Parts: sequence; structure tokens; C-alpha cells
Amino acid sequence: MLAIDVKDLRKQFNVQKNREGLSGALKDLFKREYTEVTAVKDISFQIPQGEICGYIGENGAGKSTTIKMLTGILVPTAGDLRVNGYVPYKDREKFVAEIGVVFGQRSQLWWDIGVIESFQLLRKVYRVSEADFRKRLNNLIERLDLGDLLNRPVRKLSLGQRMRCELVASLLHNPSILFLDEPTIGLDIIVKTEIREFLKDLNREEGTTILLTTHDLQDIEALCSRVIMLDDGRIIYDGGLEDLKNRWSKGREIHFEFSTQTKLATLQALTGDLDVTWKMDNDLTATMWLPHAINVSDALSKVVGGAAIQDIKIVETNTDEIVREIYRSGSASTESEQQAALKETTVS
Ligand SMILES: Nc1ncnc2c1ncn2[C@@H]1O[C@H](COP(=O)(O)OP(=O)(O)OP(=O)(O)O)[C@@H](O)[C@H]1O
Repeated sequence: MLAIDVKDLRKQFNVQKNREGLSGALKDLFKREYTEVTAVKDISFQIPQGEICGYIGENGAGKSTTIKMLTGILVPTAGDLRVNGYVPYKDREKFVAEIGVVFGQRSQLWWDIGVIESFQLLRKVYRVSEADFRKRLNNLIERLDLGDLLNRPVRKLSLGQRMRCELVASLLHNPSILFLDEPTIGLDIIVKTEIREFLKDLNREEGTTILLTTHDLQDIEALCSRVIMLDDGRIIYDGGLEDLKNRWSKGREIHFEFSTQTKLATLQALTGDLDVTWKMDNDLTATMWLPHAINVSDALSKVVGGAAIQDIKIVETNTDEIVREIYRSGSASTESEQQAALKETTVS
């Protein structure tokens, strides 16, 4: 059985329009006007059990709306969805026992009571036996290093401490699917790394399926074998992150450090027959940009004979830049793929 199966899923909101000025406000009192916002536009995807899938997109792309439909909080306007075989908004009671949810911007813990008391309340909500609860809690406490925090009120916890508690709260009933909406937002790099490691172990040891939305692409790089990219409510990419990088990255940079002063003209002359671009940072350091079509070793061999190289560093295009570029263009198809598709439509 698939963990998540979504077909032509759509969500529209009716948003009330506010007319301008006093007369507008009076008119609104008697006759309200609405506009339709389509947050999710007929998307389809399937996630097998045990996968960690990243769900990314710019602000307002429709990520949270999708997660809310998948967790039964929102009812879709159209389309089919099944999570572990259940229709989330219909089979809510049975369904919630199988999923865990963490919304990074909202808490599921009670603010004024001790963390352990929140956990106890959740144990009752999910009807977990005391023995199972203790076993699972002890395991989670140890893995997330929460021992000292259990008796503190949630409002006294730091963001990183609270987020670790949120994760425990979402896993107390041993769900097979975990939905994480921005679980690392606002956290420092140490807590982010701890959370990523914890999620990786959870997935490996217990086979938990994870759907993760995030604006931090390092979460995706650290955790996800697959990424679904959303733009204005539509899926524009569904596949591996490496594949996306290979298709979109146009080239690499080689950073050179020289032991003697070197001139831009000298470097340009050395690589004159190659389609590379040079930039001098100062007299002793320069950067060469080369497209994928040119071998790094070919480019290096041209420079080695004519300049006193002290050190080099090869830098692949960074994922943030690639993804930013895709968001900007609104399509994950490369320029050549778009041109080929355009040719095909013109011919047919
Ligand atoms: N309850 C609602 N009523 C009206 N419009 C909504 C509602 N919830 C979301 N929207 C709209 O739907 C669109 C998608 O919003 P959504 O929160 O799903 O995006 P997102 O990708 O999660 O964005 P972010 O990264 O900023 O959290 C936006 O245009 C948003 O204004």
C-alpha cells in the first residue's frame, strides 16, 4: 500500500474582498463580495512507504495547504487523496493514529504545563497504553536528549528545546507517517543537525515515511532522496535532487591561488581556445568559470604550465542558486527542454 496517493488534488478558498473607504465598508455590511484563490491546482503524486520526500516551493506556493489536506485539517475542493489507505478528512479518528504532524510555526504542546504532562495528555488522546508510552518515551528522551526538560513548562523552553519536544509529541503513538511543516525554522545549525540526524535514524530504523516542507535546502540535501517542487499551486518538478542539480547546474568554478602576482590577460591567453571566463579577485587569486562541456583536467592543464599555482578549489553550483533560478523561471524544465517542447507544439 502506498503511504500517500494524491490524484488531481485541488483546493480553492473563497476570500472576502474588502471594498475601500466608508461607503465600501457599508456596502460590505449588506453584500459581501468574494474572490476565489486556488492554492493547490490539480496536483498528483504518490509516495511509497518508507520514503523521505521534500516538498518545497516559494512562499504561497501551496505547501501548507497540501499538508493540511493530507492530515485531514482541510477538505479538498476536488480530487482524490489517500494516506495509508484512508481518506484523511473522512476517516479522521482511525487515521490520526497513523500519522504524526509537526508544524514548526505552531505548537501542539500546552504552554503552561510541564512537558511531561503534555505528553501524558497526548498519550490519552491517542489511547496509548502506559507501558508502551513509557517504553517509547524513554527511547525518544534518550535520542533527543530531553531528560532535563520534562518538568519545565513549555513556555520556558528555547525554540530548539521546544522543537525537540514537538517531535517527541508527534511520535508518542508510533505513527508510520510523519508530516513536518518547516521543522527547522529559526533553529541554529547545531539543533538543525541534531534534528536531521534524528529523522534519518527514525526513517532507517523504523521505516517511517516522512513528508517534509522546508525553505532550508540543506534539510532536503541531508534527508531527502526525492523532492517535489511546487510553484503557484502546481508541481513543476518531482524527482531526485541530484538529477535536478545535474540538469540545472550549468557549470563549475575553479578558485585559483597563485604564489606570484598573475595578470588577467595572462590567464585569458593561457585558456584562449576554451570557452571559460576569468575573474581576478586580487593579484594572487582568480576564479575560472567553466561550463560542464569542458573537462576540469583540460582546463587545469592549460593553466599549470603558465602560472605558479599554489592551491585550487573546485566549486559546483550551489543548490540554493539552482532552486532560486527554477523558482524565478517558474519551470524546472531546462531552457533546451522548453525550446524542444515549444518546437514539438509548433510542429503538431
Ligand atoms: N485559509 C485560507 N484562506 C484563504 N486563502 C488561503 C488560506 N490558506 C492559504 N491561502 C492562500 O493559499 C495560497 C497558498 O498558501 P500556503 O500557505 O499553502 O502556501 P505555502 O507554500 O505553505 O507558503 P509559506 O511557505 O509562506 O508557508 C496563498 O495564496 C495563501 O494566501
